[in-house]
Amino acid sequence: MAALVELFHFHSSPILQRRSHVPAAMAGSGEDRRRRMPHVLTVAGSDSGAGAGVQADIKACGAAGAYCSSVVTAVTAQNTVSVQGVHPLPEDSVRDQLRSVLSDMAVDVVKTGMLPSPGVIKVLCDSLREFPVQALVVDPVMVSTSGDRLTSHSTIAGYRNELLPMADIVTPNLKEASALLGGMSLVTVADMCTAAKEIYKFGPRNVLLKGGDLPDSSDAIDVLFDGENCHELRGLRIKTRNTHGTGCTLASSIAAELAKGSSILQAVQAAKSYVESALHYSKDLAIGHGPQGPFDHLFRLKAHDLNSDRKPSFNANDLFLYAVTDSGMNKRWGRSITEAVKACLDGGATIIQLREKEAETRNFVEAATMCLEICLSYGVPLLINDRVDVALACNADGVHVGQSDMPVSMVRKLIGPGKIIGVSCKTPAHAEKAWADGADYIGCGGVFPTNTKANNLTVGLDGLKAVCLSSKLPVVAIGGIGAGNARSVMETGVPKLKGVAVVSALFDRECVVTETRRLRSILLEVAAATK
Ligand SMILES: Cc1ncc(COP(=O)(O)OP(=O)(O)O)c(N)n1
Ligand SMILES: Cc1ncsc1CCOP(=O)(O)O
Ligand SMILES: [Mg+2]
Repeated sequence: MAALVELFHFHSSPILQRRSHVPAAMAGSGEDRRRRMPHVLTVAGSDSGAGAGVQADIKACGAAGAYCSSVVTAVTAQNTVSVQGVHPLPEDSVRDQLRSVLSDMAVDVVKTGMLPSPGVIKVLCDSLREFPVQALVVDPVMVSTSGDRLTSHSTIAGYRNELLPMADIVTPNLKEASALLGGMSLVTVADMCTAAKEIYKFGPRNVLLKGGDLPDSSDAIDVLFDGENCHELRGLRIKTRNTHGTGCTLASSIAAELAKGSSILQAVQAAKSYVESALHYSKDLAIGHGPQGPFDHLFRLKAHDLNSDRKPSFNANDLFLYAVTDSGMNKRWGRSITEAVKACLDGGATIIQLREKEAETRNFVEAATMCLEICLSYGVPLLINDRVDVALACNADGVHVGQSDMPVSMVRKLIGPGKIIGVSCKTPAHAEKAWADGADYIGCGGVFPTNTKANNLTVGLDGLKAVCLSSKLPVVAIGGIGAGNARSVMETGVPKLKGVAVVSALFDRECVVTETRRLRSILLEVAAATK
């Protein structure tokens, strides 16, 4: 699986070695205790349409919680149709701007976009030698997303010989990679890995080759070569015309995450999931009449607005021991749903989900109403799997939905702001979207193989960790978890992981109370040891 990668692998650059890294927001000396913000400086061209270039960089960094200063290298006249003009600024002006910012403002990470001449590249490299920063992110802008060439051939040599050796990460798309490699043809993921390795030889510590334009692929596949491994990073291909500025945005978002203290891989994953969400939210946006529109970098402000009137009644610690019922198992062991629910409550379950795939609606509503009474008397929330109608009918505490069930935003509209919504997530992109849509928690799995849910992809402990590290919502792990392996799940110690959700290890057993108690005591032991 693409995510089977080492999470904390970060080859530091010579620039980085010259300045020790304290996450900017935490830095503060005895003399100056003012709050610092992670700071990215973008060195790029201005886009009059504001979908790409400096304008996109500032918005992307702002969305990631970083400050973004700007050195403008060129002024372009462009819109959603094409680039109508490029007016490079004099090298002296670029030098002056760089000096102004770098000499005063404690920049953490420099991100480059359009560098219109070898002279500007030289000015930048000299400035970086004079004012070292923690990391350099190079987006080798050579061709705009609309296909217009933005820089001369002679500049490519400047990238290869001067800038790339100083870069911590370079983020070419297929055309740019091909241009850097003298026209190499790139049509498969294997070609991309070969190209990334070749570009690595120019000196950058990491190469992220973006495969968005790869033919015949339903996924958006990027490859990250870190000098040792070529990681395939898969994302969703969002169908939209509003993709102008995705390259600038991705690179700026990576820079912002690095400025916040992330490793390269964490930064790339967070940036990819941010871009994916932004594209998704902006897919119907109508700005301009051309074939390629911009997207809304600040969509989270709206997502937040939509959910800001909510007073969630949900306590994330309730996810500690999450019991999920199964009608087939209850039938096999001759129990009613209510008996099963009462038994796991007696054993110490902290939240219950009724997952009754075969129940008829009338029976389901009736059973859910009785279970709700029981759960109320234990002070434990009761959620309904999939069935928003059943949750509404019995006034349950919430609903759990998966990626192919009703969308979270719709569920929220139906069940209102005070109810709990859980959503199944397998990737950081799912987790980002769950948060933006107004979910309360994430169920991540199957962590281990299970017979309880057919055709369910296993994400493993690595997949669980990746989701937890990127998630803003609390997470419960699910899938193949029981007394034998719950410890290994909770000992991952990842932030946001609040507990385990279990079906067969509780309900496909003779005594539900005993099994729930056994699991609970294991979870309590891990919690006590990691306090
Ligand atoms: C806590 C929790 N996490 C994940 C799931 C799976 O939900 P979904 O992907 O919708 O699959 P089904 O359960 O509907 O088969 C869950 N139920 N609970
Ligand atoms: C519902 C669900 N979602 C992901 S795995 C899974 C099944 C979990 O069941 P079990 O705990 O028996 O493995
Ligand atoms: Mg479902």
